[in-house]
Amino acid sequence: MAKLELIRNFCIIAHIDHGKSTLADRLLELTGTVAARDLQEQLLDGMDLERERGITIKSHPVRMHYKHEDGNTYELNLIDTPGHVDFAYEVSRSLGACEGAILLIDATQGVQAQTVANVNLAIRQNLKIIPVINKIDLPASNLPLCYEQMEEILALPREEALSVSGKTGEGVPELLRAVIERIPHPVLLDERGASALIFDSNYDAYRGVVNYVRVKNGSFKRGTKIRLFNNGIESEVKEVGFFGPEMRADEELAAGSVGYLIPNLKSPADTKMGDTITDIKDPCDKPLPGFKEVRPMVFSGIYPIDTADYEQLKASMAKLQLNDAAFMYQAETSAALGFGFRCGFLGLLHMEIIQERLRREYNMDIIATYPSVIYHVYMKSGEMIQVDNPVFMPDPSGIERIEEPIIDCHIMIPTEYIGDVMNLVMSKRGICTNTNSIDANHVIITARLPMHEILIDFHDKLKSITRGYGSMDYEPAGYQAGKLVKMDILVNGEPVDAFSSIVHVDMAYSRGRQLAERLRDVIPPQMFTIAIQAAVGGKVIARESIKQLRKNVLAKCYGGDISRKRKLLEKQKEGKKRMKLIGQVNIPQEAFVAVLKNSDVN
Ligand SMILES: Nc1nc2c(ncn2[C@@H]2O[C@H](COP(=O)(O)OP(=O)(O)OP(=O)(O)O)[C@@H](O)[C@H]2O)c(=O)[nH]1
Repeated sequence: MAKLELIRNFCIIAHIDHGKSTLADRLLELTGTVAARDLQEQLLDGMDLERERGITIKSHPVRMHYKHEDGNTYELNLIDTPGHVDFAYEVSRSLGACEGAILLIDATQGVQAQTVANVNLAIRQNLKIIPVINKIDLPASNLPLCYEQMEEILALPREEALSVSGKTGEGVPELLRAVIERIPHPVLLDERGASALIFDSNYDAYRGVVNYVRVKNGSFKRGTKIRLFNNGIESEVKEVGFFGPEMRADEELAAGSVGYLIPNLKSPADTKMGDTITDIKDPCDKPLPGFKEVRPMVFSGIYPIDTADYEQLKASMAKLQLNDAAFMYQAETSAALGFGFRCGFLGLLHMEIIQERLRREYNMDIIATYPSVIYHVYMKSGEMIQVDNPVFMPDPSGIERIEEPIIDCHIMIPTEYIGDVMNLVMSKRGICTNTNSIDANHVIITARLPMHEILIDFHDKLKSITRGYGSMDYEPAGYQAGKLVKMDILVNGEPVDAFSSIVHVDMAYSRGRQLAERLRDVIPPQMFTIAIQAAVGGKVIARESIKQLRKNVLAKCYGGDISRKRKLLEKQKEGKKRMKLIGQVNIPQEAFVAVLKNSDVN
């Protein structure tokens, strides 16, 4: 049999928590890729952050070898993908490297919002879908409901469904067989010339830029002279190989395969996800169909706590961006925070993850500002200004109108929660445009909401209202005018630009009061009394004050234990380092986070 016929490239797609990583573990075990004793739980979730949160953030390719009943050994390239709405772009990129997809549905939850979104992505890429009902070991599993939803919502025939338990391994051998039998093997392109699609990249401290590629035509070896289509940069291949699951160098990476390629590039910025790599000696004429450019929707400033870390933060961001195409950054300055970066993210979870990664993987001590969407500000002069940072909101006297981004949100919930969810949507300035029953007990509510309103806690609220059974997905739906104003926060009479936000007029009072109260609680008493004020257009709408106090950390230290005293003083010094001196007031890092969290009113 030809080599290509012995290859299967596939991914696992599912709603969050439906068990992709657990199933991937079973596949690794069953194919002997990783011995059971070496198998840490959710092996492919390599980042600490992923293990801790129990979610997959990055796609992870891995190559397995499997001996089928027909006597042949197949090369299976599996790409594990994340499920959260913010990471849909990771999913679509991974799909471009595959011919098939295992679609997992949790037997106790049924079809959820992301299941639908992922199936649509897979269909658009012409992938063969194998529907798989997972977690059948659980007593609460409801197979008849899953079959019905599969047919009704996804239009997939129930006869095609397999049922498995990623936990016990039941049904997994049958699934491997189905992968071989149902997913088509890769085929060569009609076009001439070698081509490989970059579907992901990473920056390795020792080897530099590592591109994750799917070779479509031709082959790549060490020493192959290559060209990147996007920017024409030429380079030489330093190493090729595959993930088993750790990086293993190989002789060549041939058409049909998934693996990694290390080009001899200095800067992480030289490669771009979705780009095509070709062989200079055997060039292809045109690039492979790339990926839809992802555009960030949420913006926030990220600043080093210590200004001396600016250059290091910049270098860390460049590396992080290589690994995460949807993350954007550019330099900016803030009166309160100094030199830093304006960063763009796909959503709030994406933002949190990037901030955490900067802190943990790159050891950066950072402060992030209140997130914002991009506003279109139409001036009386006829000009339109895009504002992604409240600080740059022009003077209200020159503004004709402000438009904000709107999203169409699809919310899937058990019928009993319709009323509560509609109330939630209305409290966020949204309108429900449609309600569709999908079976006796479930509906999909379609709602139109300002993007800004779902930024902070909409998803959390939806989850708590529906006891975890609600799920949502959204897409941008253009812009709409709104009565929006800039709200400033003044600490000790000075506006702190990092706390500014753009709010709807009707919510300004409650939000201003809430912010002032929260800041009062997190900013420690200082040598003098401090006023905290919220103001709109120069008018103060809320005020709180922090009473003067001198914190004597040694007060509790009786006797003369000098080492204990020193420890306390050092601790206090550490505490100081984590503060930002604004005007004459030390504001702790927590204050910047506090203004973000649990905004009940907004
Ligand atoms: N009982 C049971 N639990 C399972 C099974 N598969 C996964 N789980 C559990 O379900 C939870 C989610 O599993 P993961 O494998 O992390 O899910 P995931 O789809 O990879 O999650 P994301 O990557 O964050 O989208 C974990 O607590 C697993 O232990 C199964 O077959 N049976």
